[in-house]
Amino acid sequence: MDLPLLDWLKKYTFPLEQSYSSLNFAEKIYPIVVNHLLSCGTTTAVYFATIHLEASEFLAKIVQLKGQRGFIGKVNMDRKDPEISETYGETTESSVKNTEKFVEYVLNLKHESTDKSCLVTPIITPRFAISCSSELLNSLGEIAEKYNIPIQSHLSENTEEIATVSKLFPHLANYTSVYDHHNLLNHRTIMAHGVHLSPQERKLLKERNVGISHCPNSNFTLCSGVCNVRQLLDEGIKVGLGTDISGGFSKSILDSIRNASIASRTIYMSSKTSDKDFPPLTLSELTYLATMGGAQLVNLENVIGNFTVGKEFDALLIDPEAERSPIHIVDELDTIHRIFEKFMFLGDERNIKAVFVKGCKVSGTDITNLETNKYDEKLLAKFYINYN
Ligand SMILES: Nc1nc2[nH]cnc2c(=O)[nH]1
Repeated sequence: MDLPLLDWLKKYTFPLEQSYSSLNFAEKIYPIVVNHLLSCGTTTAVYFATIHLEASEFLAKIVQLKGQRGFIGKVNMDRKDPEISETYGETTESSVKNTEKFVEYVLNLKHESTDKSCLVTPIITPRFAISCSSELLNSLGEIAEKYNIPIQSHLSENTEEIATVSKLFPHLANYTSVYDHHNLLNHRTIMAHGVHLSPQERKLLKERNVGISHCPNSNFTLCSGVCNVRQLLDEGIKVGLGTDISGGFSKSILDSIRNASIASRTIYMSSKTSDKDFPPLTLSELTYLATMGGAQLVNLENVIGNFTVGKEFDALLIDPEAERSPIHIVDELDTIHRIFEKFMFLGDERNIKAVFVKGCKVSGTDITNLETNKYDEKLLAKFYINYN
């Protein structure tokens, strides 16, 4: 938590990621990561693995075995810039070759899966423009097109990063154009952050129908800046929420919801006196970002994201009165709406009794003895309608 993005990557992130050259290390850590995410209610996750083929394949396998919906990216980085990293990286040739191998491995997991329950998809993952050569970015665009698969990267997170990108790609208009120039922007692209986008960049993102993963905890922790989500939404850009572990220190989307709320209030306070203000995100909007917003980013808005009849059942069973619950319910005062709000701002894993993905319980405690009629079903239905 002591350094800005580029120094943080060099000092902490790249050395840690290098540990995943050992499959043993990946086998020890990844199952814990996936378990943690499921227990805090992440039914769909988009992962940046590392540059290592075997470890990335292992992550995909674990996500599949544990029943999570997952978009898994083998990270690509062939530019060993002494300012950023002299040791952690790959050659262009091995990056391209291993990416194709990885994509085929993950697609085969789907084909081999007998019960059709494999919910894992490969995602093309150039780390960011700074760590990739033009040749590599071009090849990654071609692979994404060949296999018709999504793309993710980082965009416009920190001002020093933006300046470095413009030095490396002086002939291109801005950071967003670098990805566009290499055919990496389309409706299946997710860009993390987008904190410092210019109006021209936002226009391009909208035209290409790219989604932004808003990771406010990370943006605060690395002092990257505050993303104006209201402005992105007003301009018709898709936004979902991310944790950006470990740029952000929390693994929970509930934390991301809370930090998104604070970020939007920060923007509001500094915009109030100017010509255009940006009102804070409401609870409904925050709920949307954490559910349908995310579903839109991964192009699954017709499959998951809310409880419309016909969609697949990805859901959390919340017990606001669980043992050691951080929420206190006052029967005389707390409507279902207030209980929901308390959960969103105060709740945690102790309240998440069970997690379902495509109708299967993938995490949680025994729910056979639940008091199912504790909350009036009509109230729950009304509540659901209000939030959709
Ligand atoms: N937050 C964050 N930004 C990045 N930009 C390039 N790599 C990273 C990363 O690992 N985390």
